[in-house]
Amino acid sequence: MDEFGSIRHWTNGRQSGELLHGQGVVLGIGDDAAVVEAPPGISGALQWVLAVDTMVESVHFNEATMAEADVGWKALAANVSDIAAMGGEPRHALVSVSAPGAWGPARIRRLYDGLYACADHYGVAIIGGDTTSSPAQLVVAVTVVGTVEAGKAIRRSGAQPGDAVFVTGPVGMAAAGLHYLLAAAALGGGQFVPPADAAAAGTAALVQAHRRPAPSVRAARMLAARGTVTSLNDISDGLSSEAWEIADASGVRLLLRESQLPVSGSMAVYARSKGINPLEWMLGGGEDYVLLGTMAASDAKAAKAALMEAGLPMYLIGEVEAGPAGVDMIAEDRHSGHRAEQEKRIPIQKKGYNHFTD
Ligand SMILES: Nc1ncnc2c1ncn2[C@@H]1O[C@H](COP(=O)(O)OP(=O)(O)O)[C@@H](O)[C@H]1O
Ligand SMILES: Cc1ncc(C[n+]2csc(CCOP(=O)(O)OP(=O)(O)O)c2C)c(N)n1
Ligand SMILES: [Mg+2]
Ligand SMILES: [Mg+2]
Ligand SMILES: [Mg+2]
Repeated sequence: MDEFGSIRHWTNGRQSGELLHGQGVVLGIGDDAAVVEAPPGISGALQWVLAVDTMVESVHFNEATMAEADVGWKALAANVSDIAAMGGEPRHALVSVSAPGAWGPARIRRLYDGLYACADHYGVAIIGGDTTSSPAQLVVAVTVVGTVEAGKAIRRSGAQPGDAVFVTGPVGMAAAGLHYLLAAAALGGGQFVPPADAAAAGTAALVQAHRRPAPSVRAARMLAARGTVTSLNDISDGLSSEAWEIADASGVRLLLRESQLPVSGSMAVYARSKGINPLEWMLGGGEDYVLLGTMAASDAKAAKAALMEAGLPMYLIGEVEAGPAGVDMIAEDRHSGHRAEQEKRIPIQKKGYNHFTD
């Protein structure tokens, strides 16, 4: 059973709707974050948005790929990204750390340097957590608490035929950064040894994308306020996997245009230098922590202009069509330089990071 099948197997339909309703649950398991009614004393105009994400040494990072502070930054950023993916505002965080002997106080303190840097950047208050020992590897789990205007959380399930498909940043850079860091570590016998050649120049941005993702909170808040966004998902497992999640949840087909996908020049140059098709990382690499969404086509250009005005990127990358649920891509016509007379439509598999494989 794969990761998503396992979650369904453990949880599907195991609590009564009555209990969930009684506890104010608006949206439970199955989206980027849960949504819960705020007690009337807090503010009837808001709902809580709650999510947890975990980072495990050797699975999400190792000594060669991330410094301690990077682990702290990314552990919180991954959570902040899930709140953004609901259109919410991140506010509080609880941090659970399970540390083996190799992670002494000085290293954990540096992890917290990164956590606090990310927390300060996004205006999140770290309000508690938990600490245990661990037999071998570091585990850090962050729970984030945010808010959203009542009834306005943006789910994965609202995409409508005719909507425009967008992303809020380039994809594939984090995967390229990971490839570069692992390759450099292989050269250095486990330690990161920066190659001294010219090709290394363009890789700084890739390494930064892998180590210090910058979730699209401002973009999400601006987009959510327009009231025209119909679905939203953050890209942790890969563009194709997240597009499938929207397609499945909404019962629609997402049509992506290869020529419109935001390619980072340094990512494409690095990929080709390794004989890898950049599209592989763009569709299946993951850890981009930008947003993929759909919105009313009539507002898409104005939304893009408004974000651009605020210095925030937004790329219109395709359209939503009526089902059956799935994802297609119109392949770029590299030879003629302009649109081929017969567009080449390729079905895109749900290929991304999966913690358990079948
Ligand atoms: N062990 C678990 N128990 C209960 N719910 C879970 C568990 N693992 C994941 N979920 C829920 O399943 C959904 C999908 O999780 P995940 O794929 O990790 O989301 P994301 O990629 O947005 O972080 C989310 O709603 C999450 O809260
Ligand atoms: C050492 C190392 N190997 C592999 C990866 C790649 N990787 C690990 S987890 C992951 C996907 C994102 O993490 P996940 O726990 O699935 O986050 P979520 O979907 O819950 O937000 C990827 C691409 C990595 N970051 N570091
Ligand atoms: Mg998510
Ligand atoms: Mg998760
Ligand atoms: Mg995942």
